[in-house]
Amino acid sequence: MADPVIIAVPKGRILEEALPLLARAGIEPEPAFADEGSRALRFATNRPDISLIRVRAFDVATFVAHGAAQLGIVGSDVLEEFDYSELYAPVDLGIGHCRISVAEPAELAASDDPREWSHVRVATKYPGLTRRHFEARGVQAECVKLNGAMELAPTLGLASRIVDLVSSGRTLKENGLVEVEVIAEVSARLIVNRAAFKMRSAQIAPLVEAFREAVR
Ligand SMILES: Nc1ncnc2c1ncn2[C@@H]1O[C@H](COP(=O)(O)OP(=O)(O)OP(=O)(O)O)[C@@H](O)[C@H]1O
Ligand SMILES: O=P(O)(O)OC[C@H]1O[C@H](OP(=O)(O)OP(=O)(O)O)[C@H](O)[C@@H]1O
Repeated sequence: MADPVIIAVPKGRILEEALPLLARAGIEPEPAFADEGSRALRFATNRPDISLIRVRAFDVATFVAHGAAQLGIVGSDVLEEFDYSELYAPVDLGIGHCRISVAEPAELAASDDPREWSHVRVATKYPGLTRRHFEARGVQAECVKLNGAMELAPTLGLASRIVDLVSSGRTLKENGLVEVEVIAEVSARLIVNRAAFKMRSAQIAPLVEAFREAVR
């Protein structure tokens, strides 16, 4: 039998929404997959030709770009940050909806006009995307890379602005910040390694189609 197709799925909030989607695509993981307490990282499914790995959101893109996994589920925020040419993102899965935005302290926003910035210092998990966004309108962005809790940066003097994901807006509000600009709407995508798609299309193309049907 051919090697199993490996699908990389992120831990955290997308995992929960991805489970019903996988089921609709005919993929039922072994029970430990949904249990974030489990220390296993690779999981079998009802399909002997498909296994799943559970990794961090940013690492989904890395595993698939390098061909270590053939398919993955990942937020479009991560795809925009890395801009990997090896990845093909054929299906918007309609889960993990949020937006990526610029935010700053409410007091600063009261007298601030983002259109007048020529230089900004930004704390973010997304330095690539942030720099490209500001460069496109002639603003130089100096980024401080953080892996979480960006909302602390303005009050502690690390950077006066942040670029982060916003959904309900509760995290910003509870930290005295307001959204001043939406950079992009975000949702999770099915990603495929381009070379694997070509070389193993008999295995991979029907899977892509199954995900397409699952979101319809
Ligand atoms: N508030 C949100 N609402 C909806 N989707 C979100 C939200 N926050 C994050 N996401 C989506 O979920 C993905 C993973 O986010 P999550 O916050 O679970 O990761 P994390 O726990 O910060 O990642 P890591 O594994 O690096 O610790 C993001 O890349 C994004 O696409
Ligand atoms: O607008 P809201 O609904 O408040 O959602 C936004 C928050 O959600 C995400 O964090 P998450 O809860 O995943 O925590 P983490 O990034 O610190 O792991 C994101 O990084 C924001 O902090």
